[in-house]
Amino acid sequence: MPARLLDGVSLAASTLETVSAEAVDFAASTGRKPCLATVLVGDDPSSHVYVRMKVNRSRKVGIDSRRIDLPESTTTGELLSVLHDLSSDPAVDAILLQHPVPAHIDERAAFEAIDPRKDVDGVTRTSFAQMAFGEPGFSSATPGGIMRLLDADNVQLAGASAVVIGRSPILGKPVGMLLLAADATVTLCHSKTTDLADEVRRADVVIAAVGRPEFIRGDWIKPGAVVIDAGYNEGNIGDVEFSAAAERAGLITPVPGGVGPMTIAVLLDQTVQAAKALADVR
Ligand SMILES: Nc1nc(=O)c2c([nH]1)NC[C@@H]1CN(c3ccc(C(=O)N[C@@H](CCC(=O)O)C(=O)O)cc3)C=[N+]21
Repeated sequence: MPARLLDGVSLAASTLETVSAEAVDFAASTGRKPCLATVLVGDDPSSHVYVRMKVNRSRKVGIDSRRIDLPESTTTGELLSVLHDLSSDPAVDAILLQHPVPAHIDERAAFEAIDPRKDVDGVTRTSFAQMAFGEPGFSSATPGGIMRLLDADNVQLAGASAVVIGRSPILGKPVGMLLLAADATVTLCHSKTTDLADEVRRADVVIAAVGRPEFIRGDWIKPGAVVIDAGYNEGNIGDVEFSAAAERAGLITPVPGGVGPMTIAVLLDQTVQAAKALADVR
């Protein structure tokens, strides 16, 4: 396997050490811990697993969580009301609405009900525009994690051809904006793309964000390319055909142990930053 591995576990661990120290400082100066509210609608088992991981990791680094689980039958209006209440609750610093919500709910309206100052998962229009314009603000968690992984290995993005496969509101679209802000030449591919293999063959940096196990074939990868697998599928299978891709890539993220741990690290880092900004603590 010629490719080197991009290790998300160790980068997440070092990120979380800093986050934990900052959470301790915050508690010392305010008398309370930063607080992340998680909102989950419906009973998708893997969504429950992800939320539990976020809550457990929060506790480990000294962040309180408030977990709100709502039934599948929740209406858009009811969800908006929960999110408005959390947005105005001074005891809550940060809000995560787990994606996807059931199809009958207007997810965009729900994301917009989050106060941008508490949008630590980077899902509001405000955060999206900040990512697009390269302004400071909260990144979407997985895209932010991907950018930190690339940065930690000094991957050159300026002028690189970056191909993103997938255009979801929490992953493909925002990571496209972050890559553009970093001066990559960005191609966003999706279900209507006519020749995906051909797009991927040109890519110096491949971001797989489809949600289909091993959808990206190893022999599409340009020799030496950087391959980021942001797929989370049943049984921890990535979106990339890993062993074949690793034969050709220069750098590749494993699944598990790549993007996933960094997603949570960014979420909790941004939670502490939100708490500090709201409390005006430096
Ligand atoms: N609003 C919103 N924001 C999200 O960030 C979000 C979401 N909705 N919906 C679902 C996806 C999924 N997601 C993961 C986070 C961590 C791992 C993770 O840490 N995975 C471990 C494996 C964990 C295991 O062992 O099962 C790894 O890749 O090493 C995976 C998936 C965040 N998501």
